[in-house]
Amino acid sequence: MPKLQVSAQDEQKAFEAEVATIEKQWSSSRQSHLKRPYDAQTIAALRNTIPAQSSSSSTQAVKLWNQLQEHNKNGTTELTFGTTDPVAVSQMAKHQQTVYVSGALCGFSEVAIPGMDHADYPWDTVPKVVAKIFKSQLWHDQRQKQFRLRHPVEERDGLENWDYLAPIVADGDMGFGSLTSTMKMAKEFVEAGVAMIHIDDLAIGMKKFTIGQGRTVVPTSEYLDRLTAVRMQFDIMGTETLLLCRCDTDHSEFITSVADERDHEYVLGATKDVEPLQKCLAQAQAESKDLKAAREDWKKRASLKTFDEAVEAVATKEELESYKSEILQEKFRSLSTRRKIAQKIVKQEVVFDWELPRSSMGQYMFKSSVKAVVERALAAATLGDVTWARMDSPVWKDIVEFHTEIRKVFPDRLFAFGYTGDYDFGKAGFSDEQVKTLPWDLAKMGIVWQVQPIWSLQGLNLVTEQFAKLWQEEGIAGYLRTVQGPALSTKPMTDGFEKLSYCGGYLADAFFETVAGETIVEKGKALNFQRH
Ligand SMILES: C[C@](O)(C(=O)O)[C@H](CC(=O)O)C(=O)O
Repeated sequence: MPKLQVSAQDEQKAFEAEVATIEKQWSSSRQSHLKRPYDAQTIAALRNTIPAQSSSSSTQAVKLWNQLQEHNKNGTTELTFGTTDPVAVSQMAKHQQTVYVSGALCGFSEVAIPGMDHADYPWDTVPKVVAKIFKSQLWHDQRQKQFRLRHPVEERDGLENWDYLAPIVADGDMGFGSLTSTMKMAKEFVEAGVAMIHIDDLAIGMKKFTIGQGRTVVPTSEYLDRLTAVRMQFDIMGTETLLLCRCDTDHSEFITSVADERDHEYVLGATKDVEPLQKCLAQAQAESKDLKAAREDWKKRASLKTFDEAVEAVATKEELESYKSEILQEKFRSLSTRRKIAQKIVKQEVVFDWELPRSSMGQYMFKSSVKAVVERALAAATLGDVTWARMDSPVWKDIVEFHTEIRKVFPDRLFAFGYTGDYDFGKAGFSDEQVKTLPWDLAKMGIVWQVQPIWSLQGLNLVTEQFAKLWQEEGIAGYLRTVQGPALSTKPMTDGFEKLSYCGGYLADAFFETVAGETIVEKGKALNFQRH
């Protein structure tokens, strides 16, 4: 293999030029809000000698960034929904600015073995779907442009001119493994042309929240490491790709470890002298008792509390006040510091053991709150561009509190919001009137990107089921009446196989004509375009 024909001096010059380019990009209006724990030199040394394949992703990211900034300025919002289908995406482009590729949907429709949204599909599943969708967007963009340019300028205003290149936002879940697999996933997303990905703080292999089996988050430090790994990969590629910091701490019940003292305030411990939960469950199992009931009974006997609640339960009013004021002198206090402060101030012994409630997989029990979510989101903010505090069900008071608290620190923060799963707004106390104006009320808080992630599941299933029934009952007559008829009579005609521009017939012709040496611009008149 030949050696690179570059002298060490030229290599150093190129390196320094790269460093200067990186520093310029980092100080641009698009990126100046970001803070990295590494410097430009480190990144420059991690780059390839030729540019990374990131230009499509960068272009789409800048487009999305500008769209979101514009919404933020105007108090408006982008409303999108999730799909994995390029055909659906081509129609979405007519009414919305972005497209969402949902992990949950990919797990149902894009894998060899489908399953519930446990993020247990191969790590490159979603990037591959993004690649498929982006390529389809490029194809629509190409065939529309070519079709327009076959027409004289004066005729083009009457022709379709959709922005098919709607930036794609995609689900990166928790990064699928170690930091290096998170980086590989981020790389695949960028090469696929994604505009923004979201990364969350859920524990790998423990994503069971959708069916209410208890959500497990990782320590704050691990969440930040994931985001940093993605940011680093983006920087290595020199891409503008946006990072959406999703936080799933709301209503989480477990945390994998207590390695980070920022989480200690929220970890639950037994405040009574009880046997470990696992021992209790093993015994219940041996005696063929109901494990769920045994667990609930243990929780009651253990009188689970956070350490501060345990202090509150035994301290006098004065003791509690001085305990709280000393705790508040620093932002984060570890459990051992809390214990020391309590020992000094509170006469009664504070019984608290967070080992006793640990699960069979070692998780600690966690008591979430809006404050806990705010702290995580604030810690993550400068690594990413947009924030999303995912909720299982919508709680208006919490939504307002979360976004208000973040904006106190980052007044221009952009937010995302997911109308996750099957939100029951009525049950959550929303009036019909509130639901009607919800997207635009959320927009006023800076929630500039809103998504119904699983439309394909509920929406397409509904339409398909209805049509399947009709098809059996009425056959082709039902199809003509409910599908083909309306599709052909809509002005402009709804896209379908008959519409040659949409199907790429003219584009294919253009390829043939070009190979044959023909000029293909402004030839519209020569062809039969009346169908459009
Ligand atoms: C957005 C989401 O990650 C998805 O995979 O689409 C899910 C969707 C859902 O559960 O409805 C989510 O975690 O919100």
